[in-house]
Amino acid sequence: MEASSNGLRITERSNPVTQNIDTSAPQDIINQISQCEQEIFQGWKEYENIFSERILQSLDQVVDRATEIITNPEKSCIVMSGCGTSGRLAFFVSRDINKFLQRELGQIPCCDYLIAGGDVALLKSTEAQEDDPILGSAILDQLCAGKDKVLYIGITCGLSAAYIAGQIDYCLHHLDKVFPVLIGFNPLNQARDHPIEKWDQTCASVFSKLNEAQSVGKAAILNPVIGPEPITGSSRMKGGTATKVLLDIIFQVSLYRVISSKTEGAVHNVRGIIKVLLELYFKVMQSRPREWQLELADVITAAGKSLNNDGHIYYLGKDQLGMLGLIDASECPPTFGSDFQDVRGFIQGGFSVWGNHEGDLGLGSKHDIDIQSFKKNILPQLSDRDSIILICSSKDQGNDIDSLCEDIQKTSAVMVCVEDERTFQKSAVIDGSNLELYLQIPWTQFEEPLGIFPPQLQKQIRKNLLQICVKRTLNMISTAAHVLKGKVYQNYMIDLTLSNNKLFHRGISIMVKLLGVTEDLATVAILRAIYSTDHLTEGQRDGPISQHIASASRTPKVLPVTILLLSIENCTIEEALQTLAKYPAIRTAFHTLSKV
Ligand SMILES: O=P(O)(O)OC[C@@]1(O)O[C@H](CO)[C@@H](O)[C@@H]1O
Repeated sequence: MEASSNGLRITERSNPVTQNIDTSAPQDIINQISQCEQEIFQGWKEYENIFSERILQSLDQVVDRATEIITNPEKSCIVMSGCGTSGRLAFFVSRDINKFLQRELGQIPCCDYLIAGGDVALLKSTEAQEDDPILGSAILDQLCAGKDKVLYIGITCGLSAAYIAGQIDYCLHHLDKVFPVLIGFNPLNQARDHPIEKWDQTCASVFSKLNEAQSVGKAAILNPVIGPEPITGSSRMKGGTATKVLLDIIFQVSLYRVISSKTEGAVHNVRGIIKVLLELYFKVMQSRPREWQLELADVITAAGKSLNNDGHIYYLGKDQLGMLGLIDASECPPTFGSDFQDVRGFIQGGFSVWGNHEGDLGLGSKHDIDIQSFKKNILPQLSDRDSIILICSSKDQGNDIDSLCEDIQKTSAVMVCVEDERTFQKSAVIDGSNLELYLQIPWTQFEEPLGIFPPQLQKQIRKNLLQICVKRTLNMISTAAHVLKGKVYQNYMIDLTLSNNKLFHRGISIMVKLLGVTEDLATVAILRAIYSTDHLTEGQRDGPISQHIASASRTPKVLPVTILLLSIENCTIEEALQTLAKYPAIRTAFHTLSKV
């Protein structure tokens, strides 16, 4: 099933637009990433895109099911599930919709989330759990107990997570009460077909059965093709944004139907409404005011400097917007091999306002997420090597973050403010050498289509659009800062952590692509780097991938070491490590050595 022109699934391919992102200036990085993002709506090549008839039909169907459950929430639920960023967005959206239901409609919350690895994965990447379909299925079974009706939405951008395949398999055995939906961004014939340890099925085989269920109206597959990611395989970027667009629209239209049925009667043109919203999101994603670009380029320069000088990027925010900072930070260690402390997020109220299943995760001050913890443990040590990004809404005046501004300004850290409207001025931010970034959305341009929605929904749609803008801005900042640190070669992540089956294989294909070696040679070199040895034992060479992953997750710089092993003749592990100590940025090490 896993067929494609160059052997790689679209979500794992390199995007031609960003091929030189590693040598580009901040302004160009912004332009290239923005250009790639347009493919979320424009589509990619001849494949089905987000406006294609089948995708719109599937959206119609999911909206029907969601409306039904929101209208009759007793003994029913909508569960969104995913791994890594996909799971974090499932949590993010379910929390947001539950709040809306309680606040605006006085209804009981009916949305829930699942994330591979449990709540700790909301904060820290724990990708190995993505490989476990049996665990995925068992957890969904627990969640469905006692429910009469469930709308299950499984998200796997690459159609590649075994955890989601296990849950879809569970749904296929319980179609009497569960309506399964799959969200992903590859054509179905590119679903991952690698063997899954201790299971007799693959993602491809399960999703193909789901397709059969879809053909008789018992399931839906939402898989518009959105093209390769700006940083190859980094599905937190376009994949994450497209996931949020689809989930937002499903809920916006369902809520519109629920609210209208109480006031004006049934909504007839559901398809038309879906299209209006898609167009609106497209317009917002296209909007890149010149001022925003220039300011963002300055912020990226500052954030890149911080990372290059062993400083940090800290996101401080409140509520949903603040949570986007946490989500962005969480993906940096696996994507760029960075330390958890390099990019961190904090929110007002910390775990007490998070609303996650497990509450305070008790991970200690090194992983705390409360702004108070930032104040106590980080503020006293801030230096000019750090960048602080405040994520504020214009409504946020008078909060913890506001009062922190003055304190931060007394330090030499760079402070940036990401805001939705230029309605108030923060002199504390503007004074001195501090940078200031306003994320301003030109609302007036988008007001017209919003007029058809009831007021409380208009507010929600605006909030959702702002979230999308903040997400893409933060993704650009952290990605570009790591690019400036030399963590990307062409548009490949060359220091990613090989912490699950998909990423292990991604590591091999990056080596094949970059160095022109065979898959076998690449695999042996990767294993040598993983086990830190020049002579692999039989157990190491032939062990299961889960064993390699467990070791890789504990070993830093596996891919940089592999690159050196493959580029220098007879290079030993010791020599590779010494070279890396001399040239910490692998891009420099690689360039230097390839000239030798
Ligand atoms: O199952 P998906 O959504 O395809 O991929 C999920 C994942 O493996 O990929 C992302 C980064 O590449 C991470 O957020 C996450 O760990």
